[in-house]
Formats: sequence, C-alpha cells, structure tokens
Amino acid sequence: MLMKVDELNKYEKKLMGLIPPERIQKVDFPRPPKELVEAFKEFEGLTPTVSDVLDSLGIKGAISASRLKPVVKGKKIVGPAITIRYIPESITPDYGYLQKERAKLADRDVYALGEEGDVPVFDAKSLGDVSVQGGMSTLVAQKWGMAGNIVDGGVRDIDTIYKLDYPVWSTGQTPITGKYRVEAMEINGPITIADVRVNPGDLIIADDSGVVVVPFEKIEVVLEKTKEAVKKEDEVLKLFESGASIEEISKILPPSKW
Ligand SMILES: O=C([O-])CC(=O)C(=O)O
Ligand SMILES: [Mg+2]
Repeated sequence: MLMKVDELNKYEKKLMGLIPPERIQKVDFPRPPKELVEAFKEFEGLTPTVSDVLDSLGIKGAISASRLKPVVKGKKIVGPAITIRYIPESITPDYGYLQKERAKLADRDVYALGEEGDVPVFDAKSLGDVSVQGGMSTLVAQKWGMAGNIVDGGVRDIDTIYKLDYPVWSTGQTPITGKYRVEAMEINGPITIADVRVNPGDLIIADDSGVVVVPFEKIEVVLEKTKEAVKKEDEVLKLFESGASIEEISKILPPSKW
C-alpha cells in the first residue's frame, strides 16, 4: 500500500527515513478521547480490574508482568497504541558491520508519527532478546511525549532508562543490539505481543501487575464496567473494615466473586 506523500509531509521534520514509506500502514487513525484515557488513570489496582472486565466481556487482552516486565517499577500508563513489527535480518551482524550496511531499527520513526500520550508497542518476539530500544531511543520517545513503551523483545541501556525514569515493559534486557539483526517490516499495522493482538488506536494500560490491551471499539464499555467493579470493591472494603457481617457484605459482592 503506497502512502500518500502529503500525509507524511506533516511529519517530515521528525521522520528519520528509517523505514521505507510504503511500510507505514497508517498515519492517521482514530484514538480514544482524552477524557476516557484520563478516567482510567484514576483507578487503583488498574490492570487486574480491567483484566477481570475483559474476562467478563470475552476479550483476550491481559498479559502478565512476568512476561512483559516493567523495567522501572511503580509506573502506571494509559494511552493509545502505535505499533512497529520487526523480523530477523538474513545477514549476520559481522557482515552488516563490515559492509557498512544500514541498520534497520525504526523506533524513532514510530515516535515521529505518534501524538503526545501515545504508547509505542513493539512486536520483536521472533528475535529473542536482542535490543530494539536502547537509551537513545528512550530519550527520543520521552522528548516527543510518548507515555511509555511496551516491547515484546529486548531492550538495553537499562541504566539510561532508569535515569530518564521512562516507563518501559519488555520481555528481555540485554546488551546485544538489534542493529544488523532486525529489520522493521511495518509501522502502525496490526501486531501481536505475548499472543495478544494490538491494533493502532487500541488502549494500552500497564502497571506493575502487567499489561492490558483494550480493543478500540470496546474502550467505553470497559471504562463503565471498570467504574462499577471499582465501586463495588471499595464498598466491600469499607464494609469489611467497619466490621459489617458477611451477610451484609455478600449483598454487594458475594465472597465467591472476590
Ligand atoms: O541498538 C539498540 O538497541 C538501540 C540503542 O542502543 C539505543 O537506542 O540507544
Ligand atoms: Mg544505545
């Protein structure tokens, strides 16, 4: 699919030409309204509650923090996904270095197409633990207002990520670069991370319990149901603390459903 040149012109000051334009699947796509995004941020116990809501709606969207580990603990992010998909290079890194081939990481071009508050999501699982995002990449993501990165693949320069205090979840940490090992195949197409599908514009929610993907068209109903679930749990907690009987508590939420 050939991208319209004028659509990309808007981004020419930021785009670094890291990926051929025809591999950019989407430039503009619907994002959830800011009020919805902000409303999710208010809740405590965010990903577990949203995961329960997704279960109740028959949606597969939750990923454990043991698969996608937070690099910096204590972070909570909510924002629309922008995506990048990598596959392995067929040359060896030695050949790449010696022949002065160009590296095909395209992380900064995803950020260039992002809006403030977006969550770049990387599908680099076929590469194992080689890095597709290091310290330089993290600095650019932060400077351009990304909310945090989700990487099914490796990241490196962990000390820099700590110093920048930028939220990152990844399946691996490594010193080994993805340069000459990976090639960016697509920006803003559908991808999978830890067996969960992500489309650009889907809502990504992440905290210390893990990562949850809410499909774009379900964001509103998931928010409503999350509000209800949080309210019920708060009521139960208050009643329990005030010494209410199990019978009273059961009227709000039966113990079998805690
Ligand atoms: O090669 C990489 O993984 C990228 C890298 O180090 C950086 O962005 O600083
Ligand atoms: Mg680096």
